[in-house]
Amino acid sequence: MFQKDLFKDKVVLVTGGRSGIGYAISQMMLELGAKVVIASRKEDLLKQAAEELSQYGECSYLACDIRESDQRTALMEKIKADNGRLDILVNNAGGQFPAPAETISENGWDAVINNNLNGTFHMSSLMARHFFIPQKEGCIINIIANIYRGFPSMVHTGAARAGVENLTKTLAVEWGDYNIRVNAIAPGTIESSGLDTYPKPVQDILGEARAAVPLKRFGTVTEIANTTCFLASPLASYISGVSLYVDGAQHLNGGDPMKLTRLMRAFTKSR
Ligand SMILES: CCCCCCCCC/C=C/C(=O)SCCNC(=O)CCNC(=O)[C@H](O)C(C)(C)COP(=O)(O)OP(=O)(O)OC[C@H]1O[C@@H](n2cnc3c(N)ncnc32)[C@H](O)[C@@H]1OP(=O)(O)O
Ligand SMILES: NC(=O)C1=CN([C@@H]2O[C@H](COP(=O)(O)OP(=O)(O)OC[C@H]3O[C@@H](n4cnc5c(N)ncnc54)[C@H](OP(=O)(O)O)[C@@H]3O)[C@@H](O)[C@H]2O)C=CC1
Repeated sequence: MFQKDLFKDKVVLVTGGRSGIGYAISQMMLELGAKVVIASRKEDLLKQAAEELSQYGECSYLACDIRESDQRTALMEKIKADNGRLDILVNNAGGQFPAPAETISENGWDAVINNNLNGTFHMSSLMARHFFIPQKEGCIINIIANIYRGFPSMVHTGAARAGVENLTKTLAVEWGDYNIRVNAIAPGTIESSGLDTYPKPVQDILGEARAAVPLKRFGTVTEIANTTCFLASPLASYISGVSLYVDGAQHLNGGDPMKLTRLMRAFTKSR
């Protein structure tokens, strides 16, 4: 769909690039000529993904928990040593667990906020200071979620992603001085490896949830990769500070938002 050498010679970091949405983004960027670095916690799976992705282009990896300062720094240093620059950062790593708000422990809250909000900000700040600001050019894309009507059954991630949506706007304004564009993508429910990590109550309502999306289906990882490549490309050269919902209009009408919370309450009691 895109011009074949759209990202020729561009260096791209995709956090969480070993699976699901991040893998699809990495593959598409590689196919369009980019050099891609993927990073996530599970080194074996990361290495395997980098080896597979290498069939599409130059892909390297480093194990990194985005919540850990020393690991983020090691990743920045590797990119500097290997490539001397970074052009595009895709903050895709993230995750959470469904739980009614009243059951979430302090540690559970902190783990999700650290992952999705703090990890995203610190990674962006580090890469901006070392690459984008001195280069006077850069592009950041934050993968968030559909938080339009809150996020019943996942209050922690709703709050974290709302934080990222807002920091996307602030950084787009502040870092406009350095010619850095900052945007977010809010995927609806996407058929990906991520969905397999959810417990039975989620699996039980997936059919109903799919039918409730105005476009009557969930999204695909390719659709999120397409949007990422569009926003990272010169086609979007005047777009900054936006959150683009890629969700088949699910944020406007996606069925009963409390259904999962009620099922999770019953599920938690029954265990
Ligand atoms: C419309 C309908 C469509 C259905 C809905 C579909 C939703 C679609 C939208 C989103 C889809 C996706 O994001 S798909 C991507 C999903 N993929 C993932 O989420 C995978 C990554 N997730 C994670 O790594 C974890 O969830 C995360 C918590 C962030 C990682 O944290 P850690 O490894 O640090 O976690 P731990 O050390 O194990 O635990 C830290 C604390 O969190 C608590 N905790 C961890 N998991 C818990 C759990 N399942 N239930 C309760 N509490 C939990 C622990 O008990 C600890 O608290 P104490 O016990 O008090 O110490
Ligand atoms: N699928 C969906 O419906 C939706 C997904 N999203 C978001 O999109 C992103 C990708 O999700 P998806 O591909 O579906 O799910 P996956 O679970 O397949 O992807 C999550 C990725 O993030 C990595 N990761 C998680 N925590 C960390 C961390 N602390 N440090 C580094 N890497 C981390 C994981 O690798 P590892 O385990 O090796 O660390 C994994 O590669 C996530 O942020 C997700 O929340 C948003 C809305 C909907």
